[in-house]
Amino acid sequence: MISVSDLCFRRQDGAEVQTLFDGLSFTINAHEHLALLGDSGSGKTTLLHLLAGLLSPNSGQIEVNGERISAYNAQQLAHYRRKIGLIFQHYQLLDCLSVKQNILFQHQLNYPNQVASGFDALVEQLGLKDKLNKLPSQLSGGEQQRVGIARALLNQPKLILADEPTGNLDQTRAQQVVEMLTTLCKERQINLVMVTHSQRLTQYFDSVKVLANGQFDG
Ligand SMILES: Nc1ncnc2c1ncn2[C@@H]1O[C@H](COP(=O)(O)OP(=O)(O)OP(=O)(O)O)[C@@H](O)[C@H]1O
Repeated sequence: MISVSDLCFRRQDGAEVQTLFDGLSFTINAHEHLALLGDSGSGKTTLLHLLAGLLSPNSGQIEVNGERISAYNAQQLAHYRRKIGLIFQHYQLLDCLSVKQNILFQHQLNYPNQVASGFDALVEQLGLKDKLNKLPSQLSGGEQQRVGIARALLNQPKLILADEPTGNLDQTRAQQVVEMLTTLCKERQINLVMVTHSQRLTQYFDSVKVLANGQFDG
């Protein structure tokens, strides 16, 4: 469960101060899947980064699964970030590593002495079994994003934050990827927050919020 109350966040760009959120409050229930929409520049990525502990609010509280991350110091935030899954529009795979190495990379960094349980089942479910020795450049966009999903899920997170994961895919591929992502997250009871510009993709989500002027519409 995610609970955000009275969130204020400003960006300082030189002498200019931009207020993105000024008293934003909302909750996302346990296991809920939320699609986050809004015009370009409305602050969707910024909000994901606040939930990921990559940015800190100026004031207000952010609580994720009982952890009040808005009060965390840098070390606590680094530890928190290990427990969430991040999925990006541009995949952010390492080109010099194979698909298998890419999927395992983050897990091995986080937990060097632990075997990554569930690897075989995950690659099977994501249809990546026969791609494991390929390089990312040898895969289609949809396949690369499935590698990104596998990498995020391998850490067994309770929360996945996905920033326009289908922004580079055609409509058919986008629907396939989101269907896979939402199915896997439901099976594993993972909270999912996904930024998208596509109204069509919201059908796969429990709820939809539209960000405008630092607040949710409606
Ligand atoms: N690193 C940064 N430094 C200064 N301003 C930034 C930075 N990142 C984002 N911004 C500004 O913050 C505002 C919100 O940006 P954000 O990326 O959160 O919007 P968004 O809704 O995700 O947009 P898009 O749909 O285009 O990706 C924008 O006005 C943007 O220019």
